[in-house]
Amino acid sequence: MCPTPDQIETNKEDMVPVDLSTAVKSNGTDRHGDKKGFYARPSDFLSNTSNWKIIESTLREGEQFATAWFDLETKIKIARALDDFGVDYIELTSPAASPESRAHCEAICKLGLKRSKILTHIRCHMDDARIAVETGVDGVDVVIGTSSFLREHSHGKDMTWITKTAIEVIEFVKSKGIEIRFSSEDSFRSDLVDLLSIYQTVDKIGVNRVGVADTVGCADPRQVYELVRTLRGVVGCDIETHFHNDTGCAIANAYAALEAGATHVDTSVLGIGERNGITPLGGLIARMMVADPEYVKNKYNLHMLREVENLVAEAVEIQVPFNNYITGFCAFTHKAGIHAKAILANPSTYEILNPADFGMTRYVSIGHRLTGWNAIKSRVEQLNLELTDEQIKDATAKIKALADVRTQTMEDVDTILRVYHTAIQQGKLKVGQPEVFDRLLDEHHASRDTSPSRTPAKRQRTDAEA
Ligand SMILES: CC(=O)SCCNC(=O)CCNC(=O)[C@H](O)C(C)(C)COP(=O)(O)OP(=O)(O)OC[C@H]1O[C@@H](n2cnc3c(N)ncnc32)[C@H](O)[C@@H]1OP(=O)(O)O
Ligand SMILES: O=C(O)CCC(=O)C(=O)O
Ligand SMILES: [Zn+2]
Repeated sequence: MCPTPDQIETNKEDMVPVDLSTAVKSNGTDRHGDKKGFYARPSDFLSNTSNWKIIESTLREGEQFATAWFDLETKIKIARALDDFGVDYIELTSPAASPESRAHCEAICKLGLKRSKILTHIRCHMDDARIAVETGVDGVDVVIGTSSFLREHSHGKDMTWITKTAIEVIEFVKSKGIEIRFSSEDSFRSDLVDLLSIYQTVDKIGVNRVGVADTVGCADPRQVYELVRTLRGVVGCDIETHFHNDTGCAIANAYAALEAGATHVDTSVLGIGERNGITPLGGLIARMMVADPEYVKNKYNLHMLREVENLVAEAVEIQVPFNNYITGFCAFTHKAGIHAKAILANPSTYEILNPADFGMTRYVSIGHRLTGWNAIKSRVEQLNLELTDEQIKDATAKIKALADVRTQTMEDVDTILRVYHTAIQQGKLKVGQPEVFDRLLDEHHASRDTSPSRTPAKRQRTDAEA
């Protein structure tokens, strides 16, 4: 496992590369090990985890994120990037929201995107519907709250009014020859009989999809599974789902919905939306890659994910979180010696996703007190130094001792290894002479004025590309 120099990523400080060609091969064959069936559940006849669509709502739900403000140029960039990524639908803010919202909607419809259909999201109201169908969208997503909270405090309408107006709006939109979806906002706090009854009514008059929305993020995966499975037995149309992340279940709920027969999942890039947002696009992709990698890889341009996320992060002035699915800066960084050894032997040991599938890079962090000789050996090989295993273990003991004082940068580690190697070659050092090595290292630093104590670490990590 000795990478060529061109595999060393140069724009990340303190990183050591590991051989990706081996990683890809092993990941492709045994990533799930013996438990593949446990993840995919292909036998579940209701499950759509191998056949589902994304309704990407960064330009609708995402515009409801606290710091979001998109001008047309930014919306177009995001729409084009999502289209390149391959999302099935892009949902836009209601054209009834403001004159600019309407103009943006019309402009995005005229882009002629390659793959993504354009939807807009409106209230269950004829005025909104009339404006929406004039924008050139491929479909309209209609929503109205059905829980008692929203019936009483949001719009003040009862189920009879909701049903009557929904029918009117749906028939109007259908008459324009475009897609129509009807959704019940706050579905999980709505009366089940009310819900099933209105879904059945709108299904009978020919909606393309009904929508289930966990508007306040209260649902758990079991509740989602039960509601969607029940609904699957009541309607023949597609089932769209929308999950807020207030209690951390947004991805798991989307997955449970697909297992129960839902067909569409609403996402936004980085999960941005009202409050702390909805199912993140990248997180859903990560989850679904485990369920059916081929479906996901064939359908979506996964190498685009980081670009789309960076675009949106910049537009709404946030950082991509350190622990973001797939693209977080440490999503594929392995640190502890036990992990590092196994990862270097076969990345599937500690990775369920292959970074190469997303154009990402694997790193092994080596300059810390939790390191082990196997990780150090990989760096020795990358530096083309000839040391025996016994010598590498000896040098590793020194690195660990120094890392007990402070984390060692990649430069520090390389210096230690080079000084150790030269001393061995010149016969100035033997294994098990830590005091001699200390002196040689001090002499080296003194001659170059590069004592680690005088050279503060720029970053507190020492990773190697793996
Ligand atoms: C859970 C969700 O995220 S749903 C999507 C949320 N999206 C938006 O709100 C889009 C941006 N919103 C807006 O620009 C504005 O709220 C507008 C243009 C839609 C409406 O603005 P206004 O007429 O000034 O009303 P306001 O926002 O104060 O209140 C909402 C109105 O919609 C009504 N309403 C709320 N939800 C619905 C619904 N789903 N269907 C029909 N009417 C609804 C309310 O009764 C209220 O009307 P009223 O005060 O005239 O009785
Ligand atoms: O239209 C929908 O299904 C969802 C609307 C929404 O954003 C929500 O209920 O949180
Ligand atoms: Zn929402």
